[in-house]
Amino acid sequence: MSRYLHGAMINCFVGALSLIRCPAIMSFPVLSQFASIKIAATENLSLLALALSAVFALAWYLWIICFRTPKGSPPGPFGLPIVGSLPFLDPELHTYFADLARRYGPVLKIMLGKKVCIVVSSPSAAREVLKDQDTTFANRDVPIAARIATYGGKDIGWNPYGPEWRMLRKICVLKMLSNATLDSVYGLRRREVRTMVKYLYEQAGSPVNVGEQMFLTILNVVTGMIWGGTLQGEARDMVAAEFRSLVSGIVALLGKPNVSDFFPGLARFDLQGVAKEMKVLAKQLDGIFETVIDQRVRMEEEGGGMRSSSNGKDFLAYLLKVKDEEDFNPPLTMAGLKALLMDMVTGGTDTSSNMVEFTMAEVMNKPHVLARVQQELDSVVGKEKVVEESHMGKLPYLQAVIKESLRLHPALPLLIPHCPSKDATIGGFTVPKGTRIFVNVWAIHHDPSLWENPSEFDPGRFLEEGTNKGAMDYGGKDFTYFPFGSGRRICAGIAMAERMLMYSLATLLHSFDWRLPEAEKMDLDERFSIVLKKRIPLKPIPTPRLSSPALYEE
Ligand code: HEM
Repeated sequence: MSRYLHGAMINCFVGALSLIRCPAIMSFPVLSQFASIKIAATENLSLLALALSAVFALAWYLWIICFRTPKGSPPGPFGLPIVGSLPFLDPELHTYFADLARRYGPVLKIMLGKKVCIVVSSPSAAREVLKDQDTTFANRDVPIAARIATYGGKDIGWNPYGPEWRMLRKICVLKMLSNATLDSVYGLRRREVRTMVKYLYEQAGSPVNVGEQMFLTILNVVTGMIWGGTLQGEARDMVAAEFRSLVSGIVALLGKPNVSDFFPGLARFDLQGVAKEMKVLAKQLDGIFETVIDQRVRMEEEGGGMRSSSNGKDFLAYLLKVKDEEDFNPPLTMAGLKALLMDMVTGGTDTSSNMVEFTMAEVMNKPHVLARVQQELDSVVGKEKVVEESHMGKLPYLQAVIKESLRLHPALPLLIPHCPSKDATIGGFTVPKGTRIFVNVWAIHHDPSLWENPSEFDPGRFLEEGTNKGAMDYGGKDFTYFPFGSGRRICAGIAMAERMLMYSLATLLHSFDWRLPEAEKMDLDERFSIVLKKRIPLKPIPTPRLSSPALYEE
């Protein structure tokens, strides 16, 4: 963004100068003499014009600051007239905002074009937004890209707080993401994780892309829950491959600052082409949903072998059954149905697979942590058996490892932007209706006044007895630690995420030893794009460590 605007301004300026020095004009002797005089005069005039514009802009700017800033507005960087702080934005928004908070305090205001944004970076301010005034701040400020991707903001994540959001969230939580449903589809998770283990066993001795493998595994689990056996064999593999690039593309566009969002008047020009790109991706994804839905409807009509899956196990069958039903108020429309599919597929896959990747990298980087995790797994599971989900309750150290990883690298470091439905206050400062609120959970998780050695990966801190850390969980009650958010808009998929993270990591670390290729150093840097990613994908080498090859065949 900043590069774009800088580039545009510099291009205009350089373009004007180069016109005066055009070689075609300079090649005529008379014209060139005339041009030289003209150049001097024009340059003087240009300088004068430039100086006058600067004085005018400064005066206008000072007038705005002195007379137009609402009383009680939070402090923050002044930025430039019209564009605000857009030219200075660092693409790593979470660390950039954390730096600003050190300068301006835990509630700061930043203007991005015409958009007023407030960044909240302390537990007490986060509590005001997510708990004390939860209902007021439960709306979303929907970027254009998200609106296109979610059938007009019809999904759970971007729907405004109201009856439709409540209905969609209830359907998902009850029918797909509840503990009871998750228990009933353990077989599916097991099958997908064992398939991944088998693949890794075949790759033993060569580098493997852990994030990619985890993405496919989680995607197969999620789509398996949604449309069960609707797609088989080759069709299933093709859809999985297509999905990864689609989801990555969609998430990247969602995280890209878009001029159209900051200057609504320019939206129709789509200057960065974000809307155009998103339309292409959304259309492709919609094509996949259409194919699966058609297939599912045909199966139902033919009364084929899939009937059994309508008994609550196949989410799509349930959704099609309740679509347009009068009992539902508001009714579930086809757009709402597809938007739900979209949420489940994009919301769960990238977040969870990135977290597995970060956790593996942090654990590999601390050999004593890896040794302790494996020791725990060996004593609970043993090297003669494979990990099962029933072991999870007996692995407190692994649980602490995952909590620590979510502290250091919260998957959505600024949550999904919240938005007040009416004028409100945070920390005593005025926050107008419609403001974009960034809750910087990353900054809170890295605050040295809340966490000792905050940059250090130290799972032991979550096991300390007699401290509040030992009791911390993912429920969002403690505003020093809330990687899944808090309040009404807290993540809808915590139970599923927790199961997938624990079971996958336990299996990966129990089944294999892991090392980096010779001469490679571990890189733990992050890259922001609404979802936090590893800057460099982790590609370690697995070495089997269980007692028998048969344990990799299941
Ligand atoms: C490690 C994995 C995950 C993490 C760290 C995570 C974190 C989050 C966070 C921070 C939010 C935003 C909360 C807010 O804005 O206040 C969120 C929202 C959401 N998440 Fe997750 N999530 C994960 C996995 C999942 C999974 C597996 C699913 C479902 C399959 C899911 C579904 C959703 C949905 C639907 C929302 C929107 C909730 C709403 O606006 O009402 N997430 N998640």
